[in-house]
Amino acid sequence: MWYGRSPRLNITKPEFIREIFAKYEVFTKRPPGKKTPFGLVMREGEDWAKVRRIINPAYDMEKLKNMLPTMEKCCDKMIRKWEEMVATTGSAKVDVYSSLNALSGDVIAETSFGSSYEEAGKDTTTSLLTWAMVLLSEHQDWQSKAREEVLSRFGKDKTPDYSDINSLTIVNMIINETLRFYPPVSSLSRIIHTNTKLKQLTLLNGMEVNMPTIMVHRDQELWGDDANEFNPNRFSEGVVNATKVPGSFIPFGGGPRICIGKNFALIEAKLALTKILQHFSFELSPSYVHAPMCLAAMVPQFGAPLILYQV
Ligand code: HEM
Repeated sequence: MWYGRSPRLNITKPEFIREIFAKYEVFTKRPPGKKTPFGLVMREGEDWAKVRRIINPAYDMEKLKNMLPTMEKCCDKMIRKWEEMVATTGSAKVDVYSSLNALSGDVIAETSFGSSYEEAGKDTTTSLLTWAMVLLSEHQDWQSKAREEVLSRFGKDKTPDYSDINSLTIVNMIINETLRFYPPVSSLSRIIHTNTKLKQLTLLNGMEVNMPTIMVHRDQELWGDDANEFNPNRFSEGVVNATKVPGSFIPFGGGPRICIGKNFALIEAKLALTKILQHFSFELSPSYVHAPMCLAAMVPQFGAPLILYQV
């Protein structure tokens, strides 16, 4: 047994990461600290399995479909607020990070996912939507392509339904590339409680295994020479064909402890982005400072001031 601070090993090879995810009983999460909200995220063993079984049905597709109208209502509230700000002069400077944070909070509260263990869902979805808007501000060509897709399918006023949302291709590619480029959960950590083997490595009781998602997502050996560029095209043939090695795209983790809110988050993100593109074009404000910072999720330290224009 190690004493003091756990020795930490960084693992970035997808084949190792897949094994760690699969052996979730050997590679467990850290035991909850005093201030950790007591929820599914930090539970372990039988206790985790029991709670996950209980809450799994709440996240099935049929239930998510029923939540769509509530998500739409919350998005409309944000869009109306932005429209009021833009109304007088046709444009306005808005810190979209705080607006999107309020939106994600509303959605979780209104869809009754608001218990303490789902707090993680708020910060991560906010992070995804904020970086998507920042990246589309920096890559106006992709912003135009996404808006063309949305307007050609739904015009300016139709609210997309569940199958509409799933049929979007450009928007979907942009969401995936945003999750690759700025993974909201930028690294994952596990503790081992018994000497164990990980392929050819021998790991000792008490060691911490760290999986820096962001490094895996930017690895040129896995993603090609343009790994450090924003290029949604890499997802044009789906996630499986976007990389050379399976398991290189892990924004939601993997194995039995994969994010339970994945589909919930993706629906919310695609719906919100669609509505935003229907109503506004946007660019970075000169006051935007690029400073990604890891709190509960990766967020822009000084917010995301963008200039919004009416479409
Ligand atoms: C873009 C949005 C999101 C991202 C990137 C994300 C990412 C993740 C990741 C990486 C994990 C696994 C952590 C680990 O293995 O250590 C996780 C777990 C989890 N997520 Fe998410 N998440 C998102 C949205 C949500 C939402 C919307 C909810 C709830 C409504 C949610 C609830 C949870 C819960 C409860 C767990 C723990 C699951 C378990 O341990 O069995 N997440 N999430």
